[in-house]
Amino acid sequence: MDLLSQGSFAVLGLSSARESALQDCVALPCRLTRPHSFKLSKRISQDRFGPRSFPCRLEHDNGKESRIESGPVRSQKVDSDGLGSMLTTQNGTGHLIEFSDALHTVAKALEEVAVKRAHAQAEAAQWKHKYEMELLRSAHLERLLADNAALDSSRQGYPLAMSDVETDADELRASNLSTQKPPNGCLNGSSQSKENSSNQRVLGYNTDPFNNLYLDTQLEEEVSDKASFTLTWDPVDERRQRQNHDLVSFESGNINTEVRSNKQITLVWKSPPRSIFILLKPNAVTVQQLCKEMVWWLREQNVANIFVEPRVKAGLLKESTDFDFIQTCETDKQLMDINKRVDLVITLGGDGTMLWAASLFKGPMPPLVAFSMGSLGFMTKFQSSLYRESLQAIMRGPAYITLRHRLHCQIIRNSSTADGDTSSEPSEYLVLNEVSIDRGMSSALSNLECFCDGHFVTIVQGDGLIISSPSGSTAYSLAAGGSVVHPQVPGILFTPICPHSLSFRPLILPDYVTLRVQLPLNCRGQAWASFDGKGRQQLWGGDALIVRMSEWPVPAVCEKESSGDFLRSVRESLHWNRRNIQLADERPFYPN
Ligand SMILES: NC(=O)c1ccc[n+]([C@@H]2O[C@H](COP(=O)([O-])OP(=O)(O)OC[C@H]3O[C@@H](n4cnc5c(N)ncnc54)[C@H](O)[C@@H]3O)[C@@H](O)[C@H]2O)c1
Ligand SMILES: Nc1ncnc2c1ncn2[C@@H]1O[C@H](COP(=O)(O)OP(=O)(O)OP(=O)(O)O)[C@@H](O)[C@H]1O
Repeated sequence: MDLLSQGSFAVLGLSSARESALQDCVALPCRLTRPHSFKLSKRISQDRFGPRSFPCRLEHDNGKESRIESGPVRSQKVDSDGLGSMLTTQNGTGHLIEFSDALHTVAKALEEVAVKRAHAQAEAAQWKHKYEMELLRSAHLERLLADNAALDSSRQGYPLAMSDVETDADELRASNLSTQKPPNGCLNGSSQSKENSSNQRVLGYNTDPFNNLYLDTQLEEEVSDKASFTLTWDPVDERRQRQNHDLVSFESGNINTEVRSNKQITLVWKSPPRSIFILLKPNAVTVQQLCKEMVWWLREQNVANIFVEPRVKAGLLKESTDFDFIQTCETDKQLMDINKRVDLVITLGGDGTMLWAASLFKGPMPPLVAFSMGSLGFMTKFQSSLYRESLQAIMRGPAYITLRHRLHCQIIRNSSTADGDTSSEPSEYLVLNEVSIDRGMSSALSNLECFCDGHFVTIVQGDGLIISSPSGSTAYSLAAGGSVVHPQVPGILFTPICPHSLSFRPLILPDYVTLRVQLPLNCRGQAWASFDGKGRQQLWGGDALIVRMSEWPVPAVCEKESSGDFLRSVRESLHWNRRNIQLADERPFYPN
């Protein structure tokens, strides 16, 4: 019977004209069947069946129903895909037991079917996803091949008219200058490649036909040697093939959610990444070893520019002068401009190294690949032993991206109360995890006045407060009792640290709000602000900290895809809900 494979039913009518008989017959199967498989509802059906007849109906969730049994002494086979059960009624109480047995069997069968179906559905979804990724990849490659073929033919026989060239140069200039506000559903990488090197053609990527010769000098300085890419949101509503990022529409008087915000974001390179910045956890020999290997391998892959930090370059050069092709950022100015020169960032270390990498990019940040060489590795999902395969796939694209939102934090000093010179300390930070305000060495209760978009929220009296991004929800905020939030959920977490109150629950606020935490002028204790666990600064009475969502997220490349990576980390790194599985019920079935 087809309806058995549908998984969920309600037994609606075990009826009798007599109320007492009805109670009996309803009570018995109710006790013996599994409550999560069946819902029993009392519904008195027609009198005509008499006291010993128990017709019942199995009803689909969708409202269709099917009669299993009717009449006083009859049996009927219920069969579905090899799963079956015999329902038999007899005179006396025996029929009730058999009926309950039968229901129990059906319940078990349904449960098995439901489990198998869920597995099959999950597997099918995975295959569909792989297929779609493959389609995307081959479409992209085809497009690139076609572009290259067109380019070849134009080079060979059809010299470009100057007007064509100028138009293209204008478009290029416009596209470079308009990268800060991308169109809905599609973010463009920050610039076009300046050089047209041979390796681009070897890998089959689109090359810039004009060698960017027509960019003006100023633009040339800004653009330098960057690869370009697009970020697209998978359309959720495939029927409409919408690529936009609108959340809500208002059509013919009805407000409806058009496209959900939590979508997979895909990175597609338009030209291959040519400049890679490798960041290493300090004081780790295995990390340095891997860095050396990786540098040579990247060179073999025709990566033109490899950057490391000055201390790493010094270490490599000490070992061999063969490493003199490696570049570094010697000055603060070069470091400030690093985003303009780097296509991809690689971190070798733990979560702290990823936080460190993010802290170096005080504006837009290129895609980041984090190899796990730390102890916890919540955000570092790539296995270092598989770096060749992983990097090859990422540099070829497409790859899924988690846009990890950062918080912009600004300290506003009350000059009249500042106790010490803070002018040399930065007043603005971009944090990937959180900003925390604690009571430092003071043993007095902290006293923090909090406002959200100018509205008073509360006064934190306790050890302090954590204002966290969704990515930071699994770090300090988690330790303080905050909720675990998927990194793509747009929000700001407001988590107190050891509040001296029974009712101070953590909050999650929308991403568009601006928070202000202020120290009262007459506060007793101290307050210290830390930014991703670093850059501690003391705050005095009247000082304020302003926190809002930054427009510069960290685009972290996913190992599989955003939710899969996150849930694996929650389970494997945090051991979330780890508990021995309860043994299955092995007792024989004894009805009362
Ligand atoms: N009580 C606490 O749990 C506590 C106290 C202070 C700082 N921290 C966290 O440490 C972070 C700094 O990290 P670090 O490596 O530079 O310092 P660290 O070396 O002290 O390591 C802190 C630990 O937190 C883990 N971690 C960092 N970010 C994470 C994230 N987003 N999700 C899950 N785990 C994460 C790291 O893997 C590491 O094991 C801070 O941003 C803060 O969130 C936590
Ligand atoms: N390139 C870097 N320069 C300076 N400090 C760094 C750098 N990379 C990492 N750190 C710092 O080194 C510390 C340890 O790094 P990391 O957290 O990556 O290693 P771990 O503690 O072994 O790994 P995990 O975070 O998985 O436990 C962190 O505090 C981090 O801020």
